[in-house]
Amino acid sequence: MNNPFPTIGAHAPLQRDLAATPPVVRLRHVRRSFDGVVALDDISLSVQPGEILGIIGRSGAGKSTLIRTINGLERIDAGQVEFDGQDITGLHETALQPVRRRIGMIFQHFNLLSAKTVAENIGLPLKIAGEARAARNARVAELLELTGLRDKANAYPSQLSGGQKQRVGIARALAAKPLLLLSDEATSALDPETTHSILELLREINRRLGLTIVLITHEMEVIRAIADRVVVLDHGRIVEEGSVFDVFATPRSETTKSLLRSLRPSLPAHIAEHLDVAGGAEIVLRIDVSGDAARRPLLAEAATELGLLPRLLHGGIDHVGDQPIGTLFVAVPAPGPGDRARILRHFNDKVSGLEVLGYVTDPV
Ligand SMILES: Nc1ncnc2c1ncn2[C@@H]1O[C@H](COP(=O)(O)OP(=O)(O)OP(=O)(O)O)[C@@H](O)[C@H]1O
Repeated sequence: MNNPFPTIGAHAPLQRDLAATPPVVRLRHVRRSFDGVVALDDISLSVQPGEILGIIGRSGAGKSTLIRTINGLERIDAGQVEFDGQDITGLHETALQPVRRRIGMIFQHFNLLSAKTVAENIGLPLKIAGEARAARNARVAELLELTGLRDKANAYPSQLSGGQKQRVGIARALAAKPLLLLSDEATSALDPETTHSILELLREINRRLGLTIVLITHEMEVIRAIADRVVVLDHGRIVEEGSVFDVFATPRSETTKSLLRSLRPSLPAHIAEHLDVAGGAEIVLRIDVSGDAARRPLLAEAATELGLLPRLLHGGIDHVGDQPIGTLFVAVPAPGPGDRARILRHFNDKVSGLEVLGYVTDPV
């Protein structure tokens, strides 16, 4: 099989001494309002070379405004925006042009020109920049290869699937060898399988080329699949930020907890309706585990140390990057009055979250 990631020209990050370089993006105390509606409220953040930063929030949280601020498409009311060490706050359009050429962008609805072929769409930024035809064609050929579109060079956008259109969008965004790729809900219009393949492609591009990526999304699944670090926005403010693993394992803000809810298992309804809060033969627990705790034989240890046999009702271990993280619903026999306290003490020492959901008497 052909190597899908041939040498496609040196991207800027690989030529840089990472330790000596400034962040690719630095925002300091950025504010932006629209007719009294605060879209960005004192936002400070940095994007490090080579990382994938995910920005998540509900509709209206300020994500689009934030990403548009990074490439100077959005004017700000206060604060400072730096790109690759250069203060770009308040630069005129003409001064912003060379900055924007170093920032690629992909969009939810792809923004392709329908009257141009795939190859022409991809080569367009180079044509606009005045690149000679031969160099342009060579670059387009590299990008078609990189994005798996070699056999679609002469197709028109209307002849492509959503995933293929987004591949064209990615190839076009990479044409000018940007330092930074911005992704604005790039997978929101795609089905889960296509989303997965596009995220894989972005991850590969990040790994192989060292390309820095900032993406905005409203889906925690996207963050989990691709990001190294996450910033959670709510009403224009950063309510939480950290490594994806830390934020998933120990979310602090209510916004993050609520955004994570859709990814976390919950007790199936037919079991939940059998729960008795007053008491029963078995105590039903929700146990959250992450990192080392998730690598332990937790239930076997409980059986040995407590002398009681826990039953797994539901849940399991998932992974964020290479780190395990999970939620288990277990029923543990609690025959005597002291057992409940003994069981809780045992698990409390080992897990990151523990909740008593109730009791069951008959096996459910
Ligand atoms: N050009 C504009 N004019 C007026 N209000 C705006 C404008 N752009 C954004 N806003 C307001 O700023 C707030 C943040 O909007 P923004 O589009 O940045 O949020 P978002 O998180 O990207 O939302 P969505 O996920 O729905 O796209 C919202 O209250 C929005 O109505």
